[in-house]
Amino acid sequence: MTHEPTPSPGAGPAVVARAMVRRFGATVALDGLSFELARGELLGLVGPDGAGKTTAIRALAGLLALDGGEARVLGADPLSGANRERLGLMPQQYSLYRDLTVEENLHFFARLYVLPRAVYRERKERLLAITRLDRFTDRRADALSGGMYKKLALACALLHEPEVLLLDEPTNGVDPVSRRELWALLHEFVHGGMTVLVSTPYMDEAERCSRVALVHRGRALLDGEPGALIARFEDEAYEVHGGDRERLDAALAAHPAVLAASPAGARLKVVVARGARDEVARAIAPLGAELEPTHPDFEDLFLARIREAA
Ligand SMILES: Nc1ncnc2c1ncn2[C@@H]1O[C@H](COP(=O)(O)OP(=O)(O)OP(=O)(O)O)[C@@H](O)[C@H]1O
Repeated sequence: MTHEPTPSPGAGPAVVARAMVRRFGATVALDGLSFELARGELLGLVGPDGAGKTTAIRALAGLLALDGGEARVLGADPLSGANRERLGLMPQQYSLYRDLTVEENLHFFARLYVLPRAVYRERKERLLAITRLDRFTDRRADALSGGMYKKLALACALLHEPEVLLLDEPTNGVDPVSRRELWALLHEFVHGGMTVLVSTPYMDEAERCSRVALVHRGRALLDGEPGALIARFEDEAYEVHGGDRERLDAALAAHPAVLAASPAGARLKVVVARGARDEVARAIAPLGAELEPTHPDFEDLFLARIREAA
């Protein structure tokens, strides 16, 4: 009888997604998505609704089978269940018991994980403190704000101290202060050695990740450290000053060198193909508008890449 070699606990990447393919009828949710996470790394899967983020996370959590490619978590096929207790999952709709209090929910999950009483007590104290829910232990889950609810869900997903944590859009629908707190928590966990994969539809959150994979239509359009991706951005970003907004929108949408146009406060921000500034400036000058250079951000990068990919 032959045995597959057991991977040593510290060896190899924590998470591997290799050319993952998954279809739902005629819909291709994953179309060759690949990325990897080293141990102790925080990777953001950033992409719009329907990009395939949830499907990728579900495949890595062992909740659905792939039609092609490979998923590995801590060296094992997630479907095998081999590493289930080393994995934490916070799905988009995290099912807490809404009629139970904060403490009762934690207790429920502790029983699910069969945690010894003393271990549970110690972890509960710590998780309540870091999520700052310690003042609300008697509040029912359905009376928590959106941000507090997510933090309780996070605490429940962490009770068994997973080595790898998968979070599906944890900041969706959460106010900006709680969003910042959630990100700070994730960085703390990573600092403590945890591997974290987090999905988000918010482009501005890309900058909070140590690495991001930009997902669009089931594939990664870009993968790298956010600062480096922006630094390598070859197109040019401008603010548009003056002009009538409606006529400008039409002119910019029709111009082949304009890769993206999006509102930036009261103004428009455009991404222009490298070297095409003068050409675009000439096209909008008759409308009384001009271009002023600005710094590209992750949204510019993303919109430009989607346009190129199309
Ligand atoms: N169980 C399913 N049955 C049919 N289609 C599905 C199913 N799950 C996902 N899809 C489709 O697969 C595509 C990718 O969906 P997925 O939920 O992975 O995207 P997402 O990036 O997580 O976006 P969202 O934030 O909207 O969940 C979408 O077109 C979606 O409608």
